[in-house]
Amino acid sequence: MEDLLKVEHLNKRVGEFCLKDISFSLKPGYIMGLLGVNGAGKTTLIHTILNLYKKDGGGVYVDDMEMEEEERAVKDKIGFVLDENMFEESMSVIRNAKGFGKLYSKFDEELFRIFCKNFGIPLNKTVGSLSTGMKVRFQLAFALSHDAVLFIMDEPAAGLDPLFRKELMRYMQEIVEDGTRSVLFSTHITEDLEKMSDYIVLMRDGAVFLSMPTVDLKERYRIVYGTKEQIETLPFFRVIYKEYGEYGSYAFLESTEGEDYGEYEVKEPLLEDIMYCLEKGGYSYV
Ligand SMILES: Nc1ncnc2c1ncn2[C@@H]1O[C@H](COP(=O)(O)OP(=O)(O)OP(=O)(O)O)[C@@H](O)[C@H]1O
Repeated sequence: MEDLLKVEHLNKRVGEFCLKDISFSLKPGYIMGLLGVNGAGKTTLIHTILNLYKKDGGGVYVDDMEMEEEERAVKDKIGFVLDENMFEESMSVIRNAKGFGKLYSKFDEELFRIFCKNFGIPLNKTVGSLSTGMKVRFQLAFALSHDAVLFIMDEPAAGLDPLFRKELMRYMQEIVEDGTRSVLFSTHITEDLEKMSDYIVLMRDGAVFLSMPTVDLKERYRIVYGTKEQIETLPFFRVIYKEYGEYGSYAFLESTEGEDYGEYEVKEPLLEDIMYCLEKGGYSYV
């Protein structure tokens, strides 16, 4: 199966910040989550992939077409939801859709109207007067109305109420269901990634720290509980981070296949635990 999105050795400097040699790929039919603490570079990466920022080096390929070389054809295939509004704030929802729809070869106004009805978006309100969550809904309705195959979303769930957040997750699953389309989305809501993502790209300080299937990432680490004394005597485990508490202590470690943890209580970490412990542990031993 060919990659739908391929990012190769991407470099970009924005002020003092640099994206450093970013590479990863995504096949059709999958959801990829972009994770990283504040300032890790997720938005900068998304903007560079979308050619909103001109890259300094490397390549972005969608369906084997290079973004800068065939920008029009590549953008035709991408539906985006960004935390920054790219539309004309002073114009109504429907005028925006009609206007920006002209940039896409397969924009379907009827379909857009149907999504707006389903999402409760008033067609004649100006985009600037929509609430944060409504702007996300509007962008999603537009993204779904021009036959895109790659959906790129920057923290789409951030301003959504819990009901629509759940609906958004359902839409993401529907998007990838027939195996021809993919979603790349950034979020701080690790619970969503836990449920939804097939792959995780974990960014740190402008670089890709980890890129792997979500199940493998969770398999890679374990949390071992015990008393302080027990945790301190874990010589055979590859401990990345330890935390001692009044009511119990734990160690976060890289697991090895078939490891026997004896009488220790062990659990598979949540993505939230993985992020927290890697961050606190200084990303050592990996
Ligand atoms: N236009 C800009 N000029 C200068 N520095 C910038 C610019 N845009 C972003 N940066 C810097 O680049 C770094 C990465 O920011 P970015 O928004 O990509 O991170 P992020 O992972 O999306 O963070 P968050 O989770 O907070 O949204 C930050 O240190 C930010 O201050």
